Formats: sequence, structure tokens, C-alpha cells
Amino acid sequence: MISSPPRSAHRRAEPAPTPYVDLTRAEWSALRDRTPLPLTAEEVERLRGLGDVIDLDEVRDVYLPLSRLLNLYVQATAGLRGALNTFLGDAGDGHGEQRGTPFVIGVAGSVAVGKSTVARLLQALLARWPEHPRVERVTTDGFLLPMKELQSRGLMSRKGFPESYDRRALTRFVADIKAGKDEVTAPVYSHLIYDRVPGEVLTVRRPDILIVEGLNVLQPALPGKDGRTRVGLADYFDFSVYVDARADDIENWYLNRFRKLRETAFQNPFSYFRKYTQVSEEEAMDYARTTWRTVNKVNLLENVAPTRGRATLVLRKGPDHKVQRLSLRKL
Ligand SMILES: Nc1ncnc2c1ncn2[C@@H]1O[C@H](COP(=O)(O)OP(=O)(O)O)[C@@H](O)[C@H]1O
Ligand SMILES: CC(C)(COP(=O)(O)O)[C@@H](O)C(=O)NCCC(=O)O
Repeated sequence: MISSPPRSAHRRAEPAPTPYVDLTRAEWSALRDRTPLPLTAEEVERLRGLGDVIDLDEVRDVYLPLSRLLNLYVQATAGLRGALNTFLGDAGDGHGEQRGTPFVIGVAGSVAVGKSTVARLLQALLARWPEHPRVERVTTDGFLLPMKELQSRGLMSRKGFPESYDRRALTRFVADIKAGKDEVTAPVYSHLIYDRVPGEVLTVRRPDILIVEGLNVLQPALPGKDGRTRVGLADYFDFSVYVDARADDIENWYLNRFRKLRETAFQNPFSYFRKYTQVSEEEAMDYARTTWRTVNKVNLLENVAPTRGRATLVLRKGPDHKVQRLSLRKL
């Protein structure tokens, strides 16, 4: 007689354990009910005024619970600091109690995936929480090498690749903020002139939270000339978000944004891209498609996507920009 296999063999195999808790949009948005709403309906409505057509349900279902999660992390970090101060007693820095340093959040992902939109939304939402009203945001583009330097190093078609940044200055900038410096400055980039703005700086003065947004913020540091491991930007993050989507969807968003910019910002006589308002739409879009395929997509596949597994939270968007799935690092 053939004996039937043990009952457990019929059961579906348990999914392999991962370092993340995976949630569907529905599971995540249900957490909203446990989120005290720091915003009035009018304030939520005003978030639309950020310049992006963002769905109101998306703010409520996805970004509001995320701001609550971050609020909990900030408070937990303050609790840890208290524990550290108790441990150190008078030994800490030789100056007794240590003041807190800004809580640093990294936002990573491809060109055109929506990093700026996510970062701006988080900035607006997080600033509404009484525990951390001062939220600053910086983009890493200020640390791109000046155009002259990119040209002389033959890197003009590698803009956005790790080697096109002054990585040492970028890491120094965040390290200084985490060291508790009262005033730290960053260079400023202009999409209008497609270059760093000479003489202009952004000053960060001990915010409660700093959001650092950029393609490569989760890249590990390159080894030094002596082959030794170095400290990288991400080593200073208290939390990080990777904004993820299918490359084909991101290409569409990139092309749509280019088309919109051609009708608006590129018309400015000082725009680096003004030439694409003087040719046919077809010709301009051919240029954008080539830039996507030969620069931004290559960078996404070679450098950006491989850093996804380093993030604390991965937001996976669908073709309509709506977040469909989330993966949150276990503790
Ligand atoms: N949640 C969203 N809903 C609708 N459109 C969005 C959303 N997020 C981003 N976009 C659009 O997608 C494009 C890319 O977003 P952006 O934030 O500029 O990307 P990145 O900073 O990653 O380059 C922009 O045209 C933006 O308006
Ligand atoms: C300025 C960027 C490199 C993005 O920089 P980030 O703020 O992510 O550091 C990117 O928007 C860009 O201009 N890429 C070059 C190719 C292009 O024109 O799309």
C-alpha cells in the first residue's frame, strides 16, 4: 500500500526568511487608523500646493503612516540618547550631557522615480509633529562636480554616476551635521543652468531632522587609495527610504517630465535645455529617450538599484505612482 505523504508536505512552503517585513498597500494603509492625524483636512489639501499632482488618498494612506513611523523612530532615538547619557555620566565628551544631533533620513532611487516628491512630502508632514518641527531637506546634486570639471574628466555623459560627485565633500557635510556642528553649508545645483551655482551655498543650522535626497545616497564608500574601508554617507543615516518602480515606468515618468519641462522651464532664455524648445517635439523626445537609455537607465541598473537592499524601507510604486508594496527592515 502506498502511504500518503505526511500532511505537512501538502502545505505551501514557508517563504524564505528575509530581513524585511513585507506589507501590501492595504496592510500598510490600515495602519493609518492608528496614526494620530497631525494635519487638518485643509492642510492635507494644501500639500498639493507642493507643485506635484499628488493624490490625496496617497498622502493619507502611505505618507501619513510613514511620517508616524519616522516620528516613532525619532522619539526612540531620543530615548536611546538618554540611555547613552546615563551610561556615559560625566565621561561623555567631558562636558556632561550630550545635545542631540539631527535625525538623518536618506531618500534614494533612480532619476525621475519621485525622490523629490517623496522627500518634499515627508518634509511637510514631519514638520507638523510637535517633537520635530524643524525639518531641512538637501539634494545631493549640489555635490555634483562643476560642469568644467565634469568636462575635463570626460564625465558629461556620466552625470549622476557615483564618480560625478565630490563624494568626500558630501560625506563630510553629513558627518559635520551628525557631529552636532551649529552651521554646515552645502553647494547648490541649478537644473536651469545644469551646473553648480558659483558662490551660492545652502546653510543647515541644527534642524531636528535632515532629509538627504539623491541617486547614490545608499552607495557604500569607495575604499581609500591604501585599500582600506572608509566611512560612507549612509553610515550617518538614522533611517533610509528607497523609492522603487519598474524601469519602464520610470522611463515614462522621465519622458513625461521632460515633455512638461520643455513647455515650461526650458523656455527660460538661460536654460541649458532651451535648444530643445527650438526643435520639433519628436527631435527633443528622441534626445530625452537617448539620455534615459544611455545614462540614467544604465546608472539605475549598475549603481542605484543594487543599493536597494541597504534601505530601512523600500516603497514600491506602480505605473500610476501609487505605492503598491512596502518592505520594512526588521529590528
Ligand atoms: N506621487 C506622485 N504622483 C504623481 N506624480 C508624481 C508623484 N511622484 C512623482 N511624480 C512625478 O514624476 C516625475 C518625477 O518625480 P521627481 O520627484 O521629480 O523625481 P526625482 O526627484 O526622483 O527625479 C515628476 O514629473 C513628478 O511630478
Ligand atoms: C542632477 C541629477 C544627476 C540628479 O542628481 P541627485 O540630486 O539625485 O544627486 C539628474 O537629474 C541629471 O541631471 N542627470 C543627468 C542626465 C539627465 O539630464 O537626465
